[in-house]
Amino acid sequence: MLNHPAAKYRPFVPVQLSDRTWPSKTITQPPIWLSTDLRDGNQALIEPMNVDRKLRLFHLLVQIGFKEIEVAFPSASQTDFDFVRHLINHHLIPDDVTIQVLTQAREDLIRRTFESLRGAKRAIVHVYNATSPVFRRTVFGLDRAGTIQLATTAAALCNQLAAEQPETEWRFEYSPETFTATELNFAKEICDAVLDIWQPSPDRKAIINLPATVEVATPNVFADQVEWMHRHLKWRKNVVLSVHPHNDRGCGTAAAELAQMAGADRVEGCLFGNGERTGNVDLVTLALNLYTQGIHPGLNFSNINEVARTVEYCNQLPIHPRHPYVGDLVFTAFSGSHQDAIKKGFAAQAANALWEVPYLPIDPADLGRTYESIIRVNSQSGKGGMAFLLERDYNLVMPRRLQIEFSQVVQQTMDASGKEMTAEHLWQLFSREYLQVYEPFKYISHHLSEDEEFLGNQIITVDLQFRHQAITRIGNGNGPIDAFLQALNLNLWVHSYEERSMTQGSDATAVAYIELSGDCIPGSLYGVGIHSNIVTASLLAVLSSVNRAIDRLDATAQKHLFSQFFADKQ
Ligand SMILES: CC(=O)SCCNC(=O)CCNC(=O)[C@H](O)C(C)(C)COP(=O)(O)OP(=O)(O)OC[C@H]1O[C@@H](n2cnc3c(N)ncnc32)[C@H](O)[C@@H]1OP(=O)(O)O
Ligand SMILES: CC(C)C(=O)C(=O)O
Ligand SMILES: [Mg+2]
Repeated sequence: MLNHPAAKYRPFVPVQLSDRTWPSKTITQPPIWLSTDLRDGNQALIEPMNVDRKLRLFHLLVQIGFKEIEVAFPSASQTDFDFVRHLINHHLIPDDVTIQVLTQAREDLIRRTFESLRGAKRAIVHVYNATSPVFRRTVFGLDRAGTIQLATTAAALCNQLAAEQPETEWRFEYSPETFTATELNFAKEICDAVLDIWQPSPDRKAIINLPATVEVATPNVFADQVEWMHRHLKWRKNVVLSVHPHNDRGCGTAAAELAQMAGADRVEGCLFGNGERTGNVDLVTLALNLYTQGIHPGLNFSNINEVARTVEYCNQLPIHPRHPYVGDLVFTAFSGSHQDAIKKGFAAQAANALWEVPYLPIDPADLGRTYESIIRVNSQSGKGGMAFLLERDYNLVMPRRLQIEFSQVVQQTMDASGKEMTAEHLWQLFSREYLQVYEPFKYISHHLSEDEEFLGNQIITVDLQFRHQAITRIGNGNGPIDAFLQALNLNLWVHSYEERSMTQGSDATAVAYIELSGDCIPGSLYGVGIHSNIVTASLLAVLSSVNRAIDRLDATAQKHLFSQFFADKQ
């Protein structure tokens, strides 16, 4: 078994924290958000952003409502340095926004970082070094004491350089990079040592940021690690405890949420989860998850499509169509039972203050998304979906049994084509099936009069074409439909009848649905008529049903029916 790939890996070490409290906590308020799109997101791009693209993204982040934005790694490149200078020189940082920059714990880089911030009103300097055993051994060649020395030297230099630039209101952040792979007691030791140098106070708190630089365990383990730090950090009261999850195991969102339950006050991440490898935690998902719990995230995604298009432009990376909340397909249901439930949910929603539409965790309208794409019809769809589209786009509210009947027609068409059906396609199919059926009987005109012999009865005189040949029939019944059925004399009876108006006002259009049974109709069959005159709509509906029924008969049965039809009237 030694050749098996699994033999190359070690299980992650659980945290000894039997009295953990986070599992019974709930999130009741948003964290402090820090967008690192312009730093961690940027360093993960095939082509890092130029100043123009960075500016566009910065403005977007401000517009969304971020109050802390990591804008650059100024010592990394002239572009990043110039970008920070541009923001400061052109007074582009709103008064309520604090920019943050990242630097390694190296003297030259820290000096250059402070230089980039000259003249800033407020800034957070974020210093990091990796702390896990592999990094200590392999990257730095340092023992624990040496690693602490690296961090504290950098922390002291920050104090000194900040004092030299007193025009800026400074805050400091320290990250034990690779925290999740670091022994907890060592993570605490190095953070405490840095905080001892910074001496944070209640009105000048330091930020301790715990990164899942690489996500190496299940989110509950991360939560345990965060709770352990939350309970053991020496300066906890004067510390903003931040987390910085990455998404290597696909659990970045869960990790960030559990970490907040475990004591984290702040979350660093990127829009739509851009960032190194599988990305940083997705701040949009985190924020909108809060929305669905009745908590305002303090960020504005009321036009999420605009945010998505700008981010795609700046990052030059597409957003997946199934990405939570924003993906093109996430508010779309193709499958029949989902569509049915959504349709019913929408109908019930009107009277409801709380959002309770099945399969839609959030109201798309809250994100500036429309209801148009919610239901789309393909071979996985049922009657609910096509009924929803025809009602939404054509005001056609079908009786339930007609939905079932028509969905079989839709299904056959779809099985043959294998393609999605738009509302327009459905309408064309519906028209062909129910409205444009003029053979063998075509309606031309009718006249109604009262029956003087039988009070309340009506006499109908109806002009038709039978296979293009003009005929006139007269019938007598207790209403126009009954009279018309008598006139046709095909031994038909009405199974169900419904009429509705499709439009309002003086030019209103009515739709009549009639379900007929009879000698020539085994079971029952629908017919539909649309006309501004409701009687005409009903007669059209009768002929629609009759013609559809005749079309289903074989030639012998048709011949028999027609000879009977004409013989009776001879
Ligand atoms: C998890 C994260 O996202 S961390 C942020 C990572 N982001 C980036 O690296 C993007 C920007 N970085 C850069 O442009 C470059 O790395 C620079 C300009 C910062 C530094 O470049 P260079 O000086 O050429 O160093 P390089 O990138 O090769 O870094 C390796 C050196 O830095 C040291 N180093 C790495 N991280 C740190 C740290 N946090 N603190 C102190 N030293 C560090 C390494 O030990 C190594 O030292 P050595 O050359 O003595 O062996
Ligand atoms: C610099 C740190 C915070 C980082 O990006 C990481 O560890 O992922
Ligand atoms: Mg990172």
